[in-house]
Amino acid sequence: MHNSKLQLKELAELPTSADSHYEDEPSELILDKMLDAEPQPEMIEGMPPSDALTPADRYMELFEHVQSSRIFADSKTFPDCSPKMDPLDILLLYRRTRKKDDFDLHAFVEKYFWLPESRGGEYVSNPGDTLKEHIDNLWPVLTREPESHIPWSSLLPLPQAYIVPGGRFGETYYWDSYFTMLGLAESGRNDLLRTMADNFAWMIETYGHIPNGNRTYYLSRSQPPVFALMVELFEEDGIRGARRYLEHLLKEYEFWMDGAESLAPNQAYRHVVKMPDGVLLNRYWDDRDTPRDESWREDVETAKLSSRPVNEVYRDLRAGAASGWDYSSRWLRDADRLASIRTTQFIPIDLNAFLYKLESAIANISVLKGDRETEALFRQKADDRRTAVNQYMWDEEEGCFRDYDWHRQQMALFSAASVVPLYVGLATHAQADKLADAVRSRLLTQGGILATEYETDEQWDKPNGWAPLQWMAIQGFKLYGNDALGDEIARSWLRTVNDFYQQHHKLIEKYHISGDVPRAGGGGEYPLQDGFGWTNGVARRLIGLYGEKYE
Ligand SMILES: OC[C@H]1O[C@H](O[C@H]2O[C@H](CO)[C@@H](O)[C@H](O)[C@H]2O)[C@H](O)[C@@H](O)[C@@H]1O
Repeated sequence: MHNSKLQLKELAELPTSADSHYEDEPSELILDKMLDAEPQPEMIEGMPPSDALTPADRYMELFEHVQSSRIFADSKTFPDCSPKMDPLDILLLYRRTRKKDDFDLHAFVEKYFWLPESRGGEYVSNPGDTLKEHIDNLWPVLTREPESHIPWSSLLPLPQAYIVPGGRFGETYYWDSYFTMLGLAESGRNDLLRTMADNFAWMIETYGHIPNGNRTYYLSRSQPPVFALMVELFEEDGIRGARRYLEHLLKEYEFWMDGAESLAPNQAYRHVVKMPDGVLLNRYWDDRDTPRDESWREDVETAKLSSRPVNEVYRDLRAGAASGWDYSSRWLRDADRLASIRTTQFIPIDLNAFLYKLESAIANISVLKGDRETEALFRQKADDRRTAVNQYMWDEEEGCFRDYDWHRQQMALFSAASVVPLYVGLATHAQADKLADAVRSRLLTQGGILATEYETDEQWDKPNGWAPLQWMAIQGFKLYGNDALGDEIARSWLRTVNDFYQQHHKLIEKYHISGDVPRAGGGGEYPLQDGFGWTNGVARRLIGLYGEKYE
């Protein structure tokens, strides 16, 4: 890791090209500063450490100029570019030259940055391959080995090999990885299961949590906490070794519960909300409240459509990205208006179910290690959370779990996230039976289960179906003895993925599953992506369980 010659605060104070003395030649003062500045300590109060600066932090008005000029169709392209020299020097060069009549922003960027490689995009599938062969052949294409880090790039180097989703997503993603690992295990790639889990453990040690992905601009948030499920997968798939991750699970738990001890009822801090009766539940959060680097233009435009303070809108957009459901009517006050987003005011059913799993896993592994005290403590935490989930998020009348809107003190929308309590074993059999009726009548289609029953322009809504939701529904219902529904979802989803594969010779990020024939999913803020890590992972696992005809 490196130190910028000048730190962020100092950089903000440098003159811009609007200062006339700096228009034509660099001031001696600045050059002296650049040359003489000693490496600074990693952290200035209130500032991120220099190696965690995001592209927006580093390039300041150059970043905003590039993002607002739309020189790249995808807002994620520029944040993923690597600088060819010290970012501070690039910024100074920009300030010197941008007012010149012949200044060409695109040419400037191409001169001083390497554009992100599109690795894997050139892969041509063999139309004769079965679905299973296609997925097995893709693992090497989607694998990234640890390699030397380009200085100042937004990519955070990881110590071991990992799988990326594909397309514009050329880095590891936290919750995607769990669903990808299901397929890797089925393909006999236990080596990757181990290296990926070790990478996440390393991130917990290094950053104190698992970031959304291994980019500096993802460090301020996490994603659905599924590390405990990864660890459990080790045991189920015979790799063993869950015990060695206990400290990491405990540290991840601290991240999610930070600040809980000092909250009064009806207060929230970061990820924790203390309910009126004093019980603790969790919400999604991001420590920053600026536009996301990778969706800067989109966020600025969304905030303009809201009458709320822009930093509140940015925070809620970022928290929505942390949820993995970016975006969905789940987080919106008006189901079809993204500007009405209120993610931080919702207590999500899936997040609390995943944290129940984390608490239970810590208790279970503590027993293995003979630590009865920790076991009892975390068993109690899991029990308390289950009681709170039932109190605030179980809708007896409609027979389903729902998010809870803690500002309005009422239940929110029903969605496929409702199956997560089954997947982690939090629900009762009676609840599972009722939920089966709700899922059958409100979410099930011929192609699998919909994300929600509300048709919007967002990607985590009807008409889209997503692989992780299918998997958790299939296994969740089967865990409660409802093989009929689990099998039906599994076969429907496999048919969706295979029919699309037979026609287009690829797997994709999400599918339109409302009609008779599966189509490419749509909606949201970026074009549909091919690849695709978790779709491959879930399909490969299901082929092992159901799919002789796809082998
Ligand atoms: O660039 C916009 C957003 O893209 C990511 O979200 C989507 O892709 C992820 C990778 O497959 C997936 O984990 C997530 O569920 C998708 O909605 C990213 O995670 C966001 O942080 C980012 O802002």
